[in-house]
Amino acid sequence: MTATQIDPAAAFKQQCAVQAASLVQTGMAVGLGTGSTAKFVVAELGRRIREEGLRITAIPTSIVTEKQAREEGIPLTSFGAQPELDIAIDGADEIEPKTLNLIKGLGGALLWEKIVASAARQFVVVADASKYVDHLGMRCPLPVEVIPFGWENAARKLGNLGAQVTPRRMRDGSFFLTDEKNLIMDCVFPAIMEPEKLSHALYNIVGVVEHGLFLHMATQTITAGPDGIRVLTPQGS
Ligand SMILES: O=C(CO)[C@H](O)[C@H](O)COP(=O)(O)O
Repeated sequence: MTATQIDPAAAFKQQCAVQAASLVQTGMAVGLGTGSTAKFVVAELGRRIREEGLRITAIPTSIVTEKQAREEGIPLTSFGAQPELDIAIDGADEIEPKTLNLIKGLGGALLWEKIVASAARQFVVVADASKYVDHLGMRCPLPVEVIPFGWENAARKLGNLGAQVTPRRMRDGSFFLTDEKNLIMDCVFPAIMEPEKLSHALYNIVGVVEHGLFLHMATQTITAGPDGIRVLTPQGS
């Protein structure tokens, strides 16, 4: 079975990933995203290192991506050595096309992803075109990362904000743990019409470490779909 049969959007993911990876130049410090689209970016950067002599250093957004980067021969660095990144390239679960506000974190890597994106001068988002939404929260839950201690209390307070809250679990029923050994609460909100207000309310809940609203962070989105590749920057930028 080919990759495209397993994931019908795989070809689109690869197209936008290759275009985004072409923005990376020798000497850059690069944030490497997590997920099936970001995986194509990491593979393409590996190819460019091997075949074109590209020289970069990188910080991965998850243990999974770190493993792939090592396999691809991408030299890794740390925030100690490289507090600011030139570019970060990552996927998204939802994209609001006017603002380029995002929901991220269905892969559970949102905390490291947000740290890496916030350290980057350019944050480029790659996705297949199915990720566009009129407003956030339409096609997926909002992941919220909480520390395990007292998670039930944090979950209750998330519910008080209007969310239907489901702790994320593995197939065997155990809790899904992030790379920081935290839990993810998948929060379904009726509609997220005021994302900034919701973001503040989430940060005000004790025990919430981070949430998957990436607001005013993306400097560019590159999407691919049946109509081709589409590059967007935030409206008014
Ligand atoms: O935020 C993420 C992981 O935490 C991913 O970037 C997001 O889930 C998109 O993944 P994919 O490219 O597989 O659709």
